[in-house]
Amino acid sequence: MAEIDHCCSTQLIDGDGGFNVAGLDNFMRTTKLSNCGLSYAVVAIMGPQSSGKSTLLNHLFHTNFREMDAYRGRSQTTKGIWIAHCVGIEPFTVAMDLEGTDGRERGEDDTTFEKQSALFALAIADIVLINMWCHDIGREHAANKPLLKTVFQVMTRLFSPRKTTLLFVIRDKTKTPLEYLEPILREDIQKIWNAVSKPESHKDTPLSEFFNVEVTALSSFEEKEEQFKEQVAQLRLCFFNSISPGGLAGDRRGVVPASGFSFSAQEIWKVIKENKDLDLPAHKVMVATVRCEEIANEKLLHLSSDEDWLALEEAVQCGPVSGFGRKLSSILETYFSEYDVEAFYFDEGVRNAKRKQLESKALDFVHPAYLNLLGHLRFKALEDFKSKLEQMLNKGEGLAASARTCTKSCMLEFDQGCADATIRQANWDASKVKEKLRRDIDAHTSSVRNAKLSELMVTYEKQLIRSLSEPVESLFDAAGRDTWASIRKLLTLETAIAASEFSTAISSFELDRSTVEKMLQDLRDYARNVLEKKAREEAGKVLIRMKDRFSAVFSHDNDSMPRVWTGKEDIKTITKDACTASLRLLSVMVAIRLDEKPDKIENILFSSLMEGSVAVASSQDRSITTSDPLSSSTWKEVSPKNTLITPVQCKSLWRRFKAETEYTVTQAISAQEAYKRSNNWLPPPWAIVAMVVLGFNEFMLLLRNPLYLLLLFIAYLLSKAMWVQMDVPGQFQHGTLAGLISISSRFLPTVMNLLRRLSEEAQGNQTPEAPRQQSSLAFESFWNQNQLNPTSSIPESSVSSNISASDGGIEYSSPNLTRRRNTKIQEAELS
Ligand SMILES: Nc1nc2c(ncn2[C@@H]2O[C@H](COP(=O)(O)OP(=O)(O)OP(=O)(O)O)[C@@H](O)[C@H]2O)c(=O)[nH]1
Repeated sequence: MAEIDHCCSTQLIDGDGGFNVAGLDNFMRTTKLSNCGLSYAVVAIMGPQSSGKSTLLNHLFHTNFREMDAYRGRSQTTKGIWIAHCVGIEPFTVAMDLEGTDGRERGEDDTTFEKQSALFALAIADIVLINMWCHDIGREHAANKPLLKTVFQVMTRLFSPRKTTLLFVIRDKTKTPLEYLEPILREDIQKIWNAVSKPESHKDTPLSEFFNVEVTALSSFEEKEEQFKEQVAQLRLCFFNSISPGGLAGDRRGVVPASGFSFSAQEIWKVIKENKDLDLPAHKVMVATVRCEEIANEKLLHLSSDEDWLALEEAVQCGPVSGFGRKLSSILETYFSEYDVEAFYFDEGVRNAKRKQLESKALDFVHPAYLNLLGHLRFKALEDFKSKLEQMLNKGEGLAASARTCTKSCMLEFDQGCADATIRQANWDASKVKEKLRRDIDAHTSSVRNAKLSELMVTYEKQLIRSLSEPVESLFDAAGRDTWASIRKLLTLETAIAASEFSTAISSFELDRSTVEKMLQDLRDYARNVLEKKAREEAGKVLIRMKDRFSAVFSHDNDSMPRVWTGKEDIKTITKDACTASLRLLSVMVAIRLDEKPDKIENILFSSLMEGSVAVASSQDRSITTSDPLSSSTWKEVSPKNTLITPVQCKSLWRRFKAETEYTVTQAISAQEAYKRSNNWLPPPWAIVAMVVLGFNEFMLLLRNPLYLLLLFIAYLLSKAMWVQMDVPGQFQHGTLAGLISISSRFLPTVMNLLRRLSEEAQGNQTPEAPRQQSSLAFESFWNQNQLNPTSSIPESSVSSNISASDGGIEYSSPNLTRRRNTKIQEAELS
């Protein structure tokens, strides 16, 4: 178990070779040796056992190494190796007291520890005091000779000379002056050096290359204590500034910085114990490596718990931090500087390499905070871009120009933020984040642009629907030969208008030519689709349209007046015309003809179906020939895409059309026959012949009697007057029953009116009020007649038809009856 003298000295290595790590660490800590850098010196002393080594060190350095009690006999006092801080000497000096050589305690053959401790002292110490008795100088079998041999032999195992100062302290000096003793001693030393077997590389290397040899002599401590103390005090002065040039250890080499002393000593002892050669340069590098790494790790540890850093890291979690780069640089610089100070004395190569590692690790450690900050900057810049762009767009500025302006300002803002976040110690690259920001800005611009373009597109699509749908419907209503030409014209015109307006509207988007072309093409395609869709929709209503067309042609004359079936009309021709018109409408509706390709659909339809239409009038069906061109499901010249009604569907439609219009034709034929019957008021010829044969006698009687003839004439005149007055043919125009009712209601007023007029004419004394009264009566008669009409079974059209008044033939119609009645009164008054 290693001993620790808490007063002054510490056992570094015990007698069994155990290294007192804790003791050394405690020594380093309490004496603050670690802070000394290279400003420290190690002085070791070796020599025979009980030769006064400890006594000398204690007087020389004011240490407290254990000394032998002279009154108890000469025995081993110091076991192993001890160290102590030399009080009052600058620079910091460590005294190392080694176990004495030649000790009887270990026996003559056990020199292992002796060699190990000698090698350790040479590797660690800058100055080695070699304690020797004065009377041993020049003696062949002096006690110090084996010791020197050992020293010189192990020296070669250190690989390179350290220029250790060997200070020979001659104890118990005699009256012989030192001037005489020293050459003899040096000669002895040289002899020993020459005798020592050396490696090939140092065969001819002089002793001076390895050691500075100094000699001093002291009086006996026991016999001339005062002189001894004085001489020691003088010698003590040599240890002040010992490491400065010219000092005792001014030439020393391969010094390990103080902070690495503990580790270095441990490693050296370990190597020595393992009986390996000591490669001091490599050892120095190794110590530097370990120590620099330790220092760097210590700095990293302190950085991670640095209050300023923790505050900065916390702040950056929440948002951008102004002056981030400056603050972080300062924090890092503190620890890097500390490293530089502490690692300053270690091997430069190692130090720099470890410094780089420290920087790299420290930067890696703080980099997430930097990235976090960049993330905040990017987010902020993007949000600013969005709001600024929206504001500019709300002011009515163009998208492309606005996006450019906003991008520029936001990128500048981001760049400034990045510059503020940059630290001196690193060349961090924000370009990826900047690229991401740029991509985000572009994506947002693109999404806004797409939304705006979609809005515009929808607007113009609606405009196209508005401008195409109703006109196209109207054109299909009046379907004829020019329908598709008109539709094409309409499509071209409206598409051109929409495309032109759309081009103007999107000019502020600054789209490339191909995109604009594509959008315009989309708009054109949309217009075409609208038309095609409308055409399909209208094609679905083709049967209704055909029937309407048929009805329009069939029920109206050339002046578009409703047709009255009087029997003079050629129903067959009219039916054919109506069917032709309907078929033409069908031929228009069967295909989309937006590409102006001629086709023969109309001819096919007419040649295949028109004979069938005539058959409607004649109520005859013709069988379909086997080479029927309408038995196909496609038109020859029309693609399926443009087909609205297939040939087969045409045939089916035509069949339904015929069936559904047949009733109309039949009705017309019936109406015509009824009209003929109602107008044929003469009795049948056989009745006339019978009347002539049977009434011949009465007829002759009438002819012979002029009075009967006169009465007959008067009756004829009255009948004729009544016929004209009551407009008998007109009343029967709407059917027999209606005619009879109308005539019966008008008969009595007409007779009364006629009789009154005749009597007035006979009297010949008309009053001035007479014309007015006549007009009034005539109007009342007319009014009474018209009041009956709305309740009669006469169709609505007849209500609005012209009505001849008895007093002047002025036209009236029931919707404006009241107004016209007033007009009538005024006109009658005027007349
Ligand atoms: N003759 C003589 N004796 C001395 C001198 N200095 C010390 N001594 C005596 O030598 C004895 C041993 O002294 P230490 O200082 O313990 O010797 P040491 O070499 O440290 O002994 P170890 O540590 O056991 O090797 C003591 O009794 C001292 O009084 C000296 O200068 N001359």
